[in-house]
Amino acid sequence: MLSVVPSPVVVRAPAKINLHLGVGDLRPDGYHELETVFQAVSLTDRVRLSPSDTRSITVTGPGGAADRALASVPLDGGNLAWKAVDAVRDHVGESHGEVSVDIAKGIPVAGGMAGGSADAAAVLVGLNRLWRLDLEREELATIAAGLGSDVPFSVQGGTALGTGRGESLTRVLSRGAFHWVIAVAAGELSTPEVYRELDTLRAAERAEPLRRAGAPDAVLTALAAGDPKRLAEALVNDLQPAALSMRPALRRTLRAGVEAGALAGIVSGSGPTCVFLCADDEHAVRVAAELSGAGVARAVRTATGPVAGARVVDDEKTGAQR
Ligand SMILES: C[C@](O)(CO)[C@H](O)COP(=O)(O)OP(=O)(O)OC[C@H]1O[C@@H](n2ccc(N)nc2=O)[C@H](O)[C@@H]1O
Ligand SMILES: Nc1ncnc2c1ncn2[C@@H]1O[C@H](COP(=O)(O)OP(=O)(O)OP(=O)(O)O)[C@@H](O)[C@H]1O
Repeated sequence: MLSVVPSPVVVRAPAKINLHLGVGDLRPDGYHELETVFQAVSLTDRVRLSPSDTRSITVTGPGGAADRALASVPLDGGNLAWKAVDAVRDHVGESHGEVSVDIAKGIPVAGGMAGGSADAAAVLVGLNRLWRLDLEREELATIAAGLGSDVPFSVQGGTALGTGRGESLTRVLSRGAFHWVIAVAAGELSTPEVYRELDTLRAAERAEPLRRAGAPDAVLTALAAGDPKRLAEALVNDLQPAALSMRPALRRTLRAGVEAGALAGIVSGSGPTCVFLCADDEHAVRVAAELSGAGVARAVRTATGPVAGARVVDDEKTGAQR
């Protein structure tokens, strides 16, 4: 019998878009009650987990060393991927040794697309394979929820309704593929600060009433029908006024996307990334080209959704013996 040499595991994990983000009141635990519809999209981070004597994290991305957001990502216990290694170890109650975590970022950092959550999800799924843990989906979801509100969805992917603080998921029927243009903004927005800004705006609401998202029925109907035009009309994000208040220039980005011909534009989650829904692939390419020329974003990408959650992609290719 061959000896078992643990080989590196590579996982891809997707970004998310909140198609509907209804934010309720602030709870005593500091979180807001949410009713949100998540869609996983084809912007992904690639996370490689290799057995190692000591823990280390590297982060690379398309912008290289010049990318300030990338340089701001912690490479120690502050990284959500590092916390995810600890969380798995705590859950199984035994040490399986250390790992090197190498993250190739395709998801904008602090952009409102759950980039850190994707990396944490990738670590959960990857260690489950690397350490042969056989953790069930429910166990992974429980560990994920302890790491962050978006992490369970990053594990699950697809399209889902999120309630509670966003961690409690129900799968949603979605037909066909939806086509997006993603406008990556320069700089970051802090998620807790955006939630706080929404509370501040709501406290002053009598002066200027804020629309509340209400129930997600229109989004759910559009998804079930696979109808991008109906989905465009139904997109709503309660955090958008807060993100726009903190970053007024995003209004120009949203306008530019619609002027470029998108069906609709919305701030993604807590921002500052803006996402634009298009009718099909060709339409998305045209809108992306025009939006690039408008000079309102640091980078413009196209993506489709829904896609799968965090998945092992090629541990076979390393050639190690099993
Ligand atoms: C904006 C969204 O991306 C929408 O999906 C999420 O709500 C944010 O999820 P996340 O980044 O995983 O956030 P967490 O790490 O769980 O929480 C960070 C902080 O965001 C705020 N927060 C987050 C989720 C929530 N339902 N209510 C909140 O008020 C809290 O101040 C919390 O301390
Ligand atoms: N693996 C990671 N990748 C990116 N950022 C990380 C990571 N670990 C910790 N961080 C830190 O977390 C903060 C939020 O980054 P992240 O990219 O997760 O934001 P986000 O996409 O806006 O999150 P969300 O949409 O879930 O609110 C940043 O300040 C970043 O430095």
